[in-house]
Amino acid sequence: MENICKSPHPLLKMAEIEGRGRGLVSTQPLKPGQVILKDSPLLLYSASPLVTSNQQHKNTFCSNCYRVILQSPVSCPWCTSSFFCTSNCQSIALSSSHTPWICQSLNHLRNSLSSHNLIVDQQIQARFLISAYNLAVVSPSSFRVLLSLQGDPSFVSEKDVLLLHSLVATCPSANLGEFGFSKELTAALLAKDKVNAFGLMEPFAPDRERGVRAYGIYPMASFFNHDCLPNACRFEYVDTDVNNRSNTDIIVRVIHDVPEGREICLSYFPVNFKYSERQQRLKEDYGFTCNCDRCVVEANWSDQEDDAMDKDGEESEEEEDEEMEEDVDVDNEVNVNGEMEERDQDFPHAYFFLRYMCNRENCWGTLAPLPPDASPSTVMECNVCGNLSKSDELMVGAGDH
Ligand SMILES: C[S@@+](CC[C@H](N)C(=O)[O-])C[C@H]1O[C@@H](n2cnc3c(N)ncnc32)[C@H](O)[C@@H]1O
Repeated sequence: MENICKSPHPLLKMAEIEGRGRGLVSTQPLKPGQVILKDSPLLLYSASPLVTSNQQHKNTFCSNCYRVILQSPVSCPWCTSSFFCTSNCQSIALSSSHTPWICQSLNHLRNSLSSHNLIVDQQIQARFLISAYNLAVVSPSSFRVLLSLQGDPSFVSEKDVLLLHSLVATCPSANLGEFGFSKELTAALLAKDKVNAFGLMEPFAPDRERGVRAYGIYPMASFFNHDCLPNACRFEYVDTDVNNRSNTDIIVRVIHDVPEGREICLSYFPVNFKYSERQQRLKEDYGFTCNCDRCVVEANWSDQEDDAMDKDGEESEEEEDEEMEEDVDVDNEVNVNGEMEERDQDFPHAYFFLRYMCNRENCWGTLAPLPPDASPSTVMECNVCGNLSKSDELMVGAGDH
């Protein structure tokens, strides 16, 4: 790891990592649960299609902070599609994320969509483009940061670029400032969105699939590379008022002890995905083949072994019985800091699943200890369902099922 670029946060430094581009590396030893980053979005856009038959869905969230609106909404002065939770949110949005140009453009797209036949994903990409071109005008410095993020235009389908660019070109003309409006810029923006956007998820509910409420581009979190056994995970607190933090901020905490100089990685999707699904997702959505420790082990598994670890992260009973013995060994090899010793590397995920994967039904979140005080917390928090559990209770529970 060389070529340190700049420090995005005191606990992290950016480094060029062989085969991965830029990444974030710890500047000092990190404690389990330690907060290493709080990041606010450069740009946010709704994950709802432009045209939806579900009127309720359309009106439920504030178009500025994406909180669910519980009281009478404050309307947009110009359109009937955007609402705000307070007049303060309305006032912020009218000069940033819901300017007159955005409002007119989204209305124009809604009215012309029938002639373009866009699928839902393309409608959401159109929303992104409108927000990104607006950012170029309202905050050129933020737009420059967006342009500095990774994203190879050749990774986006030429057909999508042409379709979306021609669609945005029909929007009311805008003062696009120093960056202009071109097919090349549209392709570059779509590429940045593809590999850097984080989904701001709906709060967990056990009885329904968890949807994406909005997408955000986060200037610092965009530098975390992926690992299928991550050493950090991201928390969002959508619709909660914990410490008055912004509804759309993301917080990254380390899962276990991390020594100085170690790369910090997130998993770009739930850790229970099996090998073939992970590789396919990473290739198609992010353009790389993962060679992390877990993938190196699982690449040698037979199809049956891979299938045995099904999408739910649950193993067949037979497999589970065999592994209970191995789990005991693995557990014995964990050092006092909760780190795995070298010997575990041939089966690293068994320990990870036991200790750091939520065992609540249909959750599959990752657990990290609460932020440490003088010493590490023994309370683990799930980054999907928010469940809090004592770490030793969790070990018993996970081993039991
Ligand atoms: C969100 S960006 C991460 C930061 C990026 N490396 C950079 O230089 O700005 C995602 C991109 O990083 C690269 N990447 C992330 N994790 C990787 C990994 N484990 N192996 C190889 N490339 C990776 C891929 O190009 C991916 O599309």
